[in-house]
Formats: sequence, structure tokens, C-alpha cells
Amino acid sequence: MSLYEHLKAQCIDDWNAYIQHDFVRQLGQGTLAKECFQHYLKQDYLFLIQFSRAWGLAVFKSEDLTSMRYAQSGLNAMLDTEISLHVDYCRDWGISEEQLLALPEASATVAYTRYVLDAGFAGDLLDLHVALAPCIIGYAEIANWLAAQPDTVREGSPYAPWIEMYLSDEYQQAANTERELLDTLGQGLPPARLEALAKRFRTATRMEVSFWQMGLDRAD
Ligand SMILES: Cc1ncc(CO)c(N)n1
Repeated sequence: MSLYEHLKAQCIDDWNAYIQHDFVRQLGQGTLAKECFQHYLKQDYLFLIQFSRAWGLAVFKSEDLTSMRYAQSGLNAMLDTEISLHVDYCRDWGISEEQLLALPEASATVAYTRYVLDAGFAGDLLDLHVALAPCIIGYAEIANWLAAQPDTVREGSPYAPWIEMYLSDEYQQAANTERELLDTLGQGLPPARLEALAKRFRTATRMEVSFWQMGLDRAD
């Protein structure tokens, strides 16, 4: 079994709570309150900034040029494209850049992002990627899960473009690359190391559940 499949199987209940969270279900059905989605979008802006720092840390933690360049391309994608796209997307939802710049971080945002960064500070590149994997790969799986649900509204819902973005070849390919990287870094690991990584993966997955819940509760 690949490292990614192993990590997921070790926390399958938490994983399903993440992929099939009420926020995701309501988003799919088009019934999610706009205020909840807007709250999520604002916090996701702050998330993406910390996520960029994590890619920067991945450059630093890399021990060969291939890993270093992969991390560099992640960092470039965030700084050159993803964050600007997110700012544009927020504007479409009535959230100005001024508002984004003035936002306080919700507790769930702090908890998740600093957990990921700590995995990288305290551990090695694999620890960092295992903490990043639920967000990169998870959203690709969420989009696929939503596409497979008969009650998902793919056209006419205000959330349809969000689903299509994560269903896109580009995003799905990025998730595949991350799966492959985990498998490469994860070859021949001793059982104790595997167990520690499973714990990390599970914690990051639980942080994603809390992030959805924060959106649903509009929690600070
Ligand atoms: C919280 C969160 N997890 C994952 C992604 C996907 O990149 C995102 N944008 N936000």
C-alpha cells in the first residue's frame, strides 16, 4: 500500500468526517449560508498566506535539488497565482482586499497553520509533507466526492465554480504529484516512524474538520 493510502486508512473515520463534512455537503447541495462561505473564504486567505510560508519551509528543509525545486514551484504557485486568484474570488463574493488585510485570524486558522509549520520546524521534509497532504490531496478528494453525489448542484449554484476549480485537471494533477512525492519520501520506513507519521496525518486531518466547522459556526 502506498504511504498516502496507509496514512488515510489509519484515520479513516476522521478522514471521512473531513471529506463529507456538513459544510461540504451543504456547499454541494447549494444550501450553505452565504455568510458561512464568506467567513470561510476570509479565513482561507489567511490560511493561504501561512501555507505559502510552509512551502518556503519546504525549500529550506529539502535535502536535494529535486525536492527543493518542487517546493519552489509550490511557493511560486501560491505567491504568483493562487493568492491573487483568491483575492479576486473574494471580491466576487463582496469581500474587499482592505477587509482581507485587516482580518484577525480565527483560532482554527492559527491552530491548523501553526501545527503544519511546527511539523516542518521540528521534523524533516517528510513530516512537513505529511502535515500538508490532507489539505492538498483532501480538497481534490472532496471535489471528486461531491461530483459523485447525485444531489450535488454542478450548474447554477453559487458554489459550482468552487467545485469545478478543485475538480480541474490542474488541481487534480497537483494532488497526484503530492501523493507521488509522499510515496517516494516514504519508502522503507520503520514501523515506529510510520506510526508517528500516521499521528501527524490524523492531527492535520482533524484540523481540516475544525476549519470547516469554523466556517459553519462563523467562529472567531
Ligand atoms: C483550509 C484549506 N485546506 C486546503 C485547501 C486547498 O488548497 C485550502 N484552500 N484551504
